[in-house]
Amino acid sequence: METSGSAAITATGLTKRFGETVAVDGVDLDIPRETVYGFLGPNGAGKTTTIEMLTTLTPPTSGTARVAGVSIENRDQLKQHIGYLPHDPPVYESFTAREQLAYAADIRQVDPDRADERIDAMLERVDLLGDANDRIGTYSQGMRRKVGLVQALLHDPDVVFLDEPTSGLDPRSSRTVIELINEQVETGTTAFLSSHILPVVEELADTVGVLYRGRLVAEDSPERLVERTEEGTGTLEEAFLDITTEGGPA
Ligand SMILES: Nc1ncnc2c1ncn2[C@@H]1O[C@H](COP(=O)(O)OP(=O)(O)OP(=O)(O)O)[C@@H](O)[C@H]1O
Repeated sequence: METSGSAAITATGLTKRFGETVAVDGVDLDIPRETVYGFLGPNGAGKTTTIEMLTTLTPPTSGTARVAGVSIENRDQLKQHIGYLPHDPPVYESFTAREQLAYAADIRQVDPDRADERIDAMLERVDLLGDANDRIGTYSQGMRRKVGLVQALLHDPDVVFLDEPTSGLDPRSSRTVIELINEQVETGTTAFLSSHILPVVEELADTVGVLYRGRLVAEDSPERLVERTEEGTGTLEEAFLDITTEGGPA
């Protein structure tokens, strides 16, 4: 695989406008491989738009980025290296989970000899093996989320983009998903994690970036962001509220 130094994601001046709206405004990123980057921001801050640019789903208005060493202009090459769990996972209602994942494995060119075994192991991990032959149309939101997560990780991507991976999951499933993400990172994947569930971000992220009105206004380890709170002993939530309060510290 083509690589550029040790960075999993680099971006320079990444900007997206929708008419008068500047959704993402000159974002620079330099995210090392095999780390978890927590991407925070209030509703409408530009997180999804940033992820859509980094996953080639929408082109930037200006700026450049490379993911896993591949330019975001090179969609066909890049998509083999990335996984994406969006807000609404792309699944066919009429497929069973097993059919959906076999289809995804085929598209992502997972070795056919390995695919079935990997699908079963991951379904078992997220406690979906018993439901694997039921149609996704009958699944709960949490079950869909888990299928979407397995689909995003199935091909061992170099970089995985996760939008609210634990949203709607029960505590045990949430814990399993956190462990799964940690293990995936230990085996070489970089995770770009967008979530409003701050304890999960605090637990997983090596670095947290806070987007506010399209701009990256803070970037540091969770511990260092917490040190910036009034008493220096707060939570990531307090740090987030300070950073994203109008006129507050940036
Ligand atoms: N296709 C679009 N056309 C016009 N405006 C858009 C489009 N997509 C996003 N926007 C605008 O861009 C801004 C950023 O939206 P985005 O969805 O990236 O935010 P977000 O940080 O992901 O929010 P949330 O936490 O609510 O999911 C918002 O003002 C939104 O209205």
